[in-house]
Amino acid sequence: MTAAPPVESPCTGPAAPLGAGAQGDAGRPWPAQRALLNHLRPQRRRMAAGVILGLVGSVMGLAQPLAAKRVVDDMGRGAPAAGPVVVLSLLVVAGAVLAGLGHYVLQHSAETIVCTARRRLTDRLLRLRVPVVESAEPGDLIARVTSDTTLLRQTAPQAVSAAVTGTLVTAATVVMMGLLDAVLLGVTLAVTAFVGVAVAVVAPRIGRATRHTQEAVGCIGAALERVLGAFRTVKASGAERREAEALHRAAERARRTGIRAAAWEAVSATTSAVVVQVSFLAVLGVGGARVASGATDASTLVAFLLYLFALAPRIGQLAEGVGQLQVGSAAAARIAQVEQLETEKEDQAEAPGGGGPGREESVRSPLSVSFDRVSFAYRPGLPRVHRHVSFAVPARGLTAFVGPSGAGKTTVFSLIERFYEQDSGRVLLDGEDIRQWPLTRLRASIGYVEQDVPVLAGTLRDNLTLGTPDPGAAELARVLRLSRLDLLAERLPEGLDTDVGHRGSRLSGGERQRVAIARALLRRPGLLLLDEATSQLDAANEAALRDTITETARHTTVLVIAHRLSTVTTADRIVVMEAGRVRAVGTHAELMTRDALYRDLASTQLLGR
Ligand SMILES: Nc1ncnc2c1ncn2[C@@H]1O[C@H](COP(=O)(O)OP(=O)(O)OP(=O)(O)O)[C@@H](O)[C@H]1O
Repeated sequence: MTAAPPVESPCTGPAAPLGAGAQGDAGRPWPAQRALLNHLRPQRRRMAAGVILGLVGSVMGLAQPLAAKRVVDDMGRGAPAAGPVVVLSLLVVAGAVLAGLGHYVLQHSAETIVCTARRRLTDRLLRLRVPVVESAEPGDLIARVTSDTTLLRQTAPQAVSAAVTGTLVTAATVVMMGLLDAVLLGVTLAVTAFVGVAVAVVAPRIGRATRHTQEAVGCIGAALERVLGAFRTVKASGAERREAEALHRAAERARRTGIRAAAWEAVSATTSAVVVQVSFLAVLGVGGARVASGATDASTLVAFLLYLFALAPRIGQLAEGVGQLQVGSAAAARIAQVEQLETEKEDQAEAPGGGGPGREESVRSPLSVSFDRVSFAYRPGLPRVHRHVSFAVPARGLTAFVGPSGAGKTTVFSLIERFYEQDSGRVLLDGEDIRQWPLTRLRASIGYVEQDVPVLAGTLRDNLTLGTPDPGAAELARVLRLSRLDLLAERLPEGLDTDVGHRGSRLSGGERQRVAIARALLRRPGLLLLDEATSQLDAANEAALRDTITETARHTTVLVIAHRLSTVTTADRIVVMEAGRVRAVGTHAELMTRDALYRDLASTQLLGR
């Protein structure tokens, strides 16, 4: 087992492993910025088109002061100014249209970048290893897919455009100003150098503050998921206020770090505004003196001042663009952390000789199962949950696992499903090590009803056909009958298309269990795993389902975990587990004579047989 070491979670202390895997880039400089570039690269052509359109619009803006100078000169000479006025008007309109078009093209690429990032992230999330997801905060993962990707849209293409356009236009403006009056340019540059210093100091701080804000947003998601995932329990425990306080704390942290980022952005904006004002006054003073002394003429000063006016927003835009790139980089770094979490490796399962025909094709014929000296701990450093567990179950028949709580029964199923990898020993399915089975084929061949019987939001039909998208009406009707859901389906207002609510909250516990059993039966699996699958059923339904399971066991292999021995006394074999070991295997009658723990379990459950 290769578990990621836990890393200090910003929400709950040492829990979430996010960031643990994000070491891939650690040795190389600017990892966050490179993560951002990875998102932008596929859209580089469209972004370049947007930037060029914006640039052409800006160049037209650049030509406007010259056209204005010409208008002033012509009017001063008493010459007709109609031509220059028309040119000036055209420049104004065309410049605005091209700038608008450039903005649209950039937004288009921004939406594509965000959509691609979201699709990649969701694909990645669904392929994560079970232990990775179980040790992460779901709310934080959701925040990374939703809020961090949104930040990419808000910042990336606009910021790149602002930085590129700002740099080029600033450079061109500076050249034009130099051509008009080198002395005045010297004055301007001396003052505006302060903006560069301010940006260098402020930009990394904006990035840091943004990362902390996004972490806090992730914590809000985690806290919300915790409350909404157990809403009734929170209410029944009267814990609303306590939980609200946790949410408020996370919100407050997001507010504080957001304000810190805003403060640094304000420092940057104020510096550039003050610098622009000061440079304007300095140019006005020095320029006025130069006009008075005849070193330059009034129209040159007017044109220079117009360039300075044009330069002012560019300087601000440049500073803002650099700040926004920091924001985008912080978001990209958080997204990259998810992309570096460990996923299930399908290729591992395709080792030579593995799995027989068809990677995804399920096996419907009954499968034998055996454990051969399996040892396992959930994480390095934790006590072992299985210690040399061995048993063999032939194809077909009903096998029950019993034993005290925590004995390791559910872990048997988790290892068969390869949610976890054993540390040593072998798990064999149909005589073959399950590591040789393609993962999709392995899971497609197994029907698994979990202890917590998860029912997903959506309709009853969605839930039933989750693993069998198109079962056919007759098969669906058969399984509904077998799982005693046919009457429920008739009773519901929209039949199978009735919405069952978040986590099946509109169904009873017993109905949820029957949905989970029906879902597993529909797959016609070669191996059926039922973990406490009938614990919430009433006596009539339980007896009926027990008959169904016994009948199913005639043509497939069925393993059940049962707390109530009364439900499994007729099983073909019973495996007794205790503290991670197999104590005994036999029929009910054999175990009653042979195994003291089994006898104890039987007597406490008043079987007395
Ligand atoms: N995801 C996990 N991470 C760490 N420890 C776990 C995890 N799941 C189970 N354990 C621990 O492993 C041990 C065996 O758990 P398992 O669920 O297999 O027991 P069980 O026999 O099925 O118990 P029960 O009858 O109560 O369901 C328990 O001590 C449990 O606390």
